[in-house]
Amino acid sequence: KIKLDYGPLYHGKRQDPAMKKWRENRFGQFIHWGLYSIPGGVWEGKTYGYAAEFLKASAGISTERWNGLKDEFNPTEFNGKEWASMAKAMGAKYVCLTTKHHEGFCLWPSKYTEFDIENTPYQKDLMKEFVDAYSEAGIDVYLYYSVLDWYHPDWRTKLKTMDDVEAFERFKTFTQNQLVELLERYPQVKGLWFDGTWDQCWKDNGKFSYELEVLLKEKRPGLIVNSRLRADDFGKRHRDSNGDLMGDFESGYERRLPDPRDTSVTKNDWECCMTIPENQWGYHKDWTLTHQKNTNELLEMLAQCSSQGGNFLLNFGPNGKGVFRAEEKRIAREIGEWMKTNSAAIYGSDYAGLKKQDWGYFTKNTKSGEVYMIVFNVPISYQLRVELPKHQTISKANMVGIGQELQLEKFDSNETFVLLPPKSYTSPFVIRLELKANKKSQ
Ligand SMILES: C[C@@H]1N[C@@H](c2nc3ccccc3[nH]2)[C@H](O)[C@@H]1O
Repeated sequence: KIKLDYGPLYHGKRQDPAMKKWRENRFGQFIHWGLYSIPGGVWEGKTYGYAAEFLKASAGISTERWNGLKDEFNPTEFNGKEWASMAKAMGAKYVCLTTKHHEGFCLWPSKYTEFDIENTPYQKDLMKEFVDAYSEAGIDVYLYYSVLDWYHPDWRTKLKTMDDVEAFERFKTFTQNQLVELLERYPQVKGLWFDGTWDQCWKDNGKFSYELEVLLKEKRPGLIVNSRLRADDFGKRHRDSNGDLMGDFESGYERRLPDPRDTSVTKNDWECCMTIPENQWGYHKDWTLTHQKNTNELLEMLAQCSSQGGNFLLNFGPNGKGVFRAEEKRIAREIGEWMKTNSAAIYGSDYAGLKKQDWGYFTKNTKSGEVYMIVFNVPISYQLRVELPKHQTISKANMVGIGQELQLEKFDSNETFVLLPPKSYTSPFVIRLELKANKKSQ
């Protein structure tokens, strides 16, 4: 092992109540909302297909012109309670809102910058309304914060000169001040989701990122931070120079999932953040430009994450007025419909320790010990293979919802077929397994 002064604060999975709740949540709503939500990927009549939150770069817009968008930010249709009830109906147990994205615009009234909501036509404390509404709906609130800041004069991608080093020292102080300010302003917040920490400037500041994690966790005991906050002594990110995870959960899965058969990911807590279009985090006016994931596609990702002991954070991008698009409202409703019947297989679930099969995913409820099969691909044979450890056998299999008991065919001491009634299955479904000790194996 390489000796590190600025590696992880601890090893293994946190078992405190705050982290256990994070783990039980399993399904969250990501919300990207900022100045980029106003133009929505269209500038001077031209549509830019790249991610809408990068429009400044993709359309070559001057900093002055872009920053002028703050004078148009007036989300008069924003209603925190409506947003929270849509998330509640979808079945999201936590939410993560962008407080400041790479553009540097702050959704909260910050003492440390003029580039914030206070200097827009919108005069209410939007973030307080947001945090209060979601908290009252019983949804845990997390805040996204981009270290990368295109607006701030002291931001440096890499530190080449002494001027750069001095500027970045000021930038580090600014960053720390803003983060402490967020925790003080919004005491309900459960955690911070860091982004924009891939540049050399941050890799050269592993010590600072370590001390920042310590400081923030002292300010807010139980605080949860993602792996993107940290760099170690040698500039390694997410995992230190010994391969150990830094931060409380691995958050490198951005618009991608691990291989469904990869059991190594179960060693740490982790989360996949996902867009509904191929690559749009902020609101984009034209979703027809790329593939839009449908509800069953998204449910399969949620099921896969749970089956491998990870969380699924699904992104929504409201427009500049604070309104979600019709496709997002429909998908939220459809996911919520499915969760009404099947959420027992998701909430409080974890890796079941069973061999992945082609028909779908196993999950295990950590409290009840019940094992679930979440089926997406019904085989032509209508036989769902289950391979159990020698000492276990299935005593019962029931469809969740309708409750129907399914026939079992045990044709090998550790293999069983769960037999599906031969009919058409047009929606993913869940089977609850009851397992018992296998006497024969004595
Ligand atoms: C969680 C996601 N991370 C941001 C992001 N910035 C990037 C810069 C370069 C390559 C990929 C990126 N993803 C996206 O804008 C979104 O906020």
